Amino acid sequence: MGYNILNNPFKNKGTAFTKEERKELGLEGMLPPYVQTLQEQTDQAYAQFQTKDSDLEKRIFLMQIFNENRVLFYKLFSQHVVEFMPIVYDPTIAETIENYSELFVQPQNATFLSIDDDLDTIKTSLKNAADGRDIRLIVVTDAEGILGIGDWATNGVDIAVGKLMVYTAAAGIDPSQVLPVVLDAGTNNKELLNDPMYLGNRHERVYGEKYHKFVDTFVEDAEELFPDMYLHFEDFGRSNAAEILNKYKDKYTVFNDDIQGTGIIVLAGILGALNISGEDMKDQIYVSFGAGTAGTGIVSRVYDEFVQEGMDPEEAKKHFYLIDKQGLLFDDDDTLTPEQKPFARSRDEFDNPDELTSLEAVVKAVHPTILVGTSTQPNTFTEDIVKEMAAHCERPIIFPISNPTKLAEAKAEDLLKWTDGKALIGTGIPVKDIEYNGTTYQIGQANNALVYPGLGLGAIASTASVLDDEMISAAAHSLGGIVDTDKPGAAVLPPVSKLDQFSTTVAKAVADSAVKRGLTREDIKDVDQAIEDTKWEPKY
Ligand SMILES: NC(=O)c1ccc[n+]([C@@H]2O[C@H](COP(=O)([O-])OP(=O)(O)OC[C@H]3O[C@@H](n4cnc5c(N)ncnc54)[C@H](O)[C@@H]3O)[C@@H](O)[C@H]2O)c1
Ligand SMILES: O=C(O)C[C@H](O)C(=O)O
Ligand SMILES: [Mn+2]
Repeated sequence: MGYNILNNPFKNKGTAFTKEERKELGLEGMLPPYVQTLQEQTDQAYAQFQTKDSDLEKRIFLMQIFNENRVLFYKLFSQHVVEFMPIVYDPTIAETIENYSELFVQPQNATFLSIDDDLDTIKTSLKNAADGRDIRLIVVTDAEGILGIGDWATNGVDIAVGKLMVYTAAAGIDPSQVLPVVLDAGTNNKELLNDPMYLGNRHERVYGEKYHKFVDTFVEDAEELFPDMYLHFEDFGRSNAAEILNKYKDKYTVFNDDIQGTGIIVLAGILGALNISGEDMKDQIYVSFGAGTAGTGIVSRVYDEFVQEGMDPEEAKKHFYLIDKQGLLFDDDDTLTPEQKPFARSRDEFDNPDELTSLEAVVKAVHPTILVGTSTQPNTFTEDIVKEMAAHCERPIIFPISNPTKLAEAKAEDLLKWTDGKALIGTGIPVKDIEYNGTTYQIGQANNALVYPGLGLGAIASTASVLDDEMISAAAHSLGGIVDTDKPGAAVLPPVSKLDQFSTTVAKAVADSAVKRGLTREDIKDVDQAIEDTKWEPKY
């Protein structure tokens, strides 16, 4: 019996089990005699953490603690949020995904579903992994588009595990109520298919009817088993992500992080930038470099903001220029995705439409005030392009947000240098403060991790039956007012050090919106109380 408890990360306290507990649980003689407090365990673990040289080693060490003792892991995480975020999450997580099979030690309570198994095994698998726990939150990925690093199939389970870690650290979601799920539908990644150590299915990725049946069965089974659950989709491929979200968004409480989470954080960053510059939304011209899942998700959110502010919908569309591999997207292109189509431009609008095949040409032609990069193409916001943009607007808003670090369209430091400190910047990964010309610039992190935990907390606490556009818009607006915008070098978004605080702010905005419009399963009388009651704290 004692052995089972020491091996259950939801129950294990390790050296913190008291003498009485050791007796009661059959742990006598199984631990060293001294009984540690949680803080002593935390200090000891942090000291060990500090002896690790590389970020990857640090992450592996933290995962060991996570695997053994969730309370200790989250206590440690909560005391070092700013330091741990880039280790536990993006960018270091990319390295562990690429090397998942080589680094594998244990399955971390995830559910591994395979398209090669009978569909009726899905329910059993979910039940097995949940092991009787009351699951309120699932992060599911099919890993076709992990960050910007491509198709990693089973290895992608790490993104589900990692996103859930951030949910708990940032918003206090009870770690025993979460379930990471990976859907292995094969992979088009040759490197994986040829890797003798690869732990996933060794065949090409399956699309079409069989794939959709697989996803649909998972969704329906998960909803049946866990009816109070909030379902977060992560890093699905461009051809499936929006389709799956649209299928379920009016039926269940579902969320696509890359489409909706990224839309919220970038809109919040733009609102923050406009607060600093004192400019109006209606005067902005927006260029999206990379019009895939995230790019079009953001455009749709920012477009809704124009319309909400009173602009005519057709007029609002004219403020957007989408660029993908082929260049500026035109309406005569039959390869456009359904999400790109509404924003495609007409060739008649330009004297030189056939020349608009590069970012540089488009920036020259349309003079954007906002440039967002979701292209996965590193260093594509060049000095020439950025200077050209800055020549036509006072405070260019530039968000190179492709992840991980090696894929970012530009570095914050260069953007400041090229614009003489004028650029209002958001990055995907954390960036240290930058000294430039006597001013300390703080750089906002435009990563959906700053909003999805609060969004989930708000939806779970309020028992929201769906997550709709009004709740999403409320979340984007709730992040304003936290940064002192009068300070020179102020960031466009609040700092990660306040993550727990503004997760609560986001949660309140979302829960209020759901409760006010009667979109909750239960009758919630007091939103603040419901949020407090939902939050879990790491303690024994
Ligand atoms: N910071 C954040 O919170 C956040 C959130 C989501 C996605 N992202 C990042 O955004 C990037 C894209 O993610 P996604 O989910 O949209 O992927 P995606 O594959 O759906 O979209 C990428 C798009 O870029 C296009 N593209 C490729 N090469 C190009 C080029 N040379 N010029 C112009 N466009 C090009 C692709 O055709 C595709 O449409 C990733 O690096 C991801 O990490 C960041
Ligand atoms: O995972 C991240 O860091 C953000 C985002 O969801 C991405 O896909 O890049
Ligand atoms: Mn993602």
